[in-house]
Amino acid sequence: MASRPVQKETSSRPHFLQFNNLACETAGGKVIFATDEWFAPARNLLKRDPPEFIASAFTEYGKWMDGWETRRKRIAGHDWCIIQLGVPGIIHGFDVDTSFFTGNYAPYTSIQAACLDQMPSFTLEGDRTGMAASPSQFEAVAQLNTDSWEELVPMIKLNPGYSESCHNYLNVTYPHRVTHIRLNIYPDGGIARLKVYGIGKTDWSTVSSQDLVDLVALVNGGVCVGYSDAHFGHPRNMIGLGRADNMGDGWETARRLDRPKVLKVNEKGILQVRGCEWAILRLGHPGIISKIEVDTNHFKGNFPDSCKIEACSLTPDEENNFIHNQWRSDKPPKWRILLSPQKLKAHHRHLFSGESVVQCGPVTHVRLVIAPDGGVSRLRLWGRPVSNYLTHPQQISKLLRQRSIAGQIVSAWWRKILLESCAIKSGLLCSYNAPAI
Ligand SMILES: NC(=O)NC(NC(N)=O)C(=O)[O-]
Repeated sequence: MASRPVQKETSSRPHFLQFNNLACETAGGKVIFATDEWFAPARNLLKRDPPEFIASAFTEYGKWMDGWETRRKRIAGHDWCIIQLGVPGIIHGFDVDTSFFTGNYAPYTSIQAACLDQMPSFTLEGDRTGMAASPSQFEAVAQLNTDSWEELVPMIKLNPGYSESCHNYLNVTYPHRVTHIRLNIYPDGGIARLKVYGIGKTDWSTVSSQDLVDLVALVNGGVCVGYSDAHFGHPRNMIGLGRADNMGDGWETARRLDRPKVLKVNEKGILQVRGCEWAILRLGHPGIISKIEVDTNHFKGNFPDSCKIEACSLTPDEENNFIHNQWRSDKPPKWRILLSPQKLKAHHRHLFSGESVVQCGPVTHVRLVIAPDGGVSRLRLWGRPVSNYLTHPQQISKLLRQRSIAGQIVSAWWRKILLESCAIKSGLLCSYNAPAI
C-alpha cells in the first residue's frame, strides 16, 4: 500500500469545503459493505442532515447513535466499510465528523480509494443495526482486493465528538478519478458523518456535440467557486441531482438588512432594491448555453423577486486569482448577460430558451444574481460542450501557430470548428483541467 502525505487541516474552514460532497446520500452515495453495524448502521455516514443526539433514545442493541458505530471488538482486526461515491470524481479533502461520539468514538482512521471500472453489484439495504458482515459478504468484497487500494489518508488519530473538535478535516492531493472509498477505523468505535469533498469527473469524449447537456450539473463536474451569502443553504445545492427534496436542498440567503423599510415596485412589477446576492459556478466543461432552468421549488414565502445570469470565460489562472481575491479585485471578470433580469414566482420551475437566452458564445463560468435575497433550489444550464481553446483567444492563436507543427490533425480540427460554429465533440484538444482552488 503506497502511503501519501496528508495534511490535517488546522484552519477552522479549509478551502476544500466549498466543493461538492461526492458521497452524500442525495448525490447517490451508498455503503456497499461494512464489517459491523452493531450500534448504528454505516449508511448514516452519508446523511445530508447534521448529526443529532437524543439522550433518551435506545435500541435493543444499545444507545441509539446518529452515525456508524461498531461494537467493542473482542476479536482480531479492525472495522471498515466501503462507500460507493454517488458522483465519481477528483477528491480534494475529507471531513471525518465524530459529533456526539465521545466515550465511543473511533480513535484512529485511514482512508483508501479506488477507481473501479466495473461497479460491484452488491450493496447493503435496510436497517442493519445489530448486524455484522456475513461470510458471503466478506467473500464478495474480497474480490475488490481492497488491501491494495491507494491510501489517501494514512492512519491518523481522530478527535472525539465534542462540538469544538468534532470535525477532523483532512486535505488530500490525488489527481485521479475515484469511484469508491474504504474507510478504516482502528480498532472500532463510531463516526457520525464522512464527507468526501471533490469535483465530479465526466468522460466528455462520450458526449455527442448534438446533445444538450446540463453543463453545470454536479454529475458533470460543475462546482460553486464563490458566493455572497449562504446563510441557510449553500449554492452548490442548486446543481444537485433531480429536483430538491425540500428548502434545505437549495441555495438560501439571509434576508438582506439593507432593504428599504417600506418596499416599492416599479412599473414592470420589479422590486426597487439596490442590494442583491450572487453565486458563481464553474461549468464542468466550457460550452455554449442555450437553455436555462431556474427552479424555486419549495421557496414559497422566500423566493427571490427576480434573477439574472451572467457568463464569462476564464482560464484556470484567472479563476485562481479571482477566488484568491474573493471575486472583489479591481479588474472583475468581463461578465456578459446570458439571461436578462426576470421576475420569479414562488415554488416554480422557470424555463428560458430561444431568444430569452442571450448568445454569449463559449463560456466557462456563470454568475446567478438574485434580488434582493431568497432561495433557489436548482439551476440547470443546458448547452453544447466546446473546446476550451475556443473560450480563450490567446489559446486559439497558439493553436494557429502550432498548425504547421501538428499538421493534418489540427488543420482538420480547426476547419471543423470554424465550419460548425463552435459546437464540437470534445476530445483531442479540449480537456479543461482546472486546478484545485
Ligand atoms: N453508552 C454507549 O454509548 N455505549 C456503547 N455504545 C452504544 N451506542 O451503546 C459503547 O460503549 O460502545
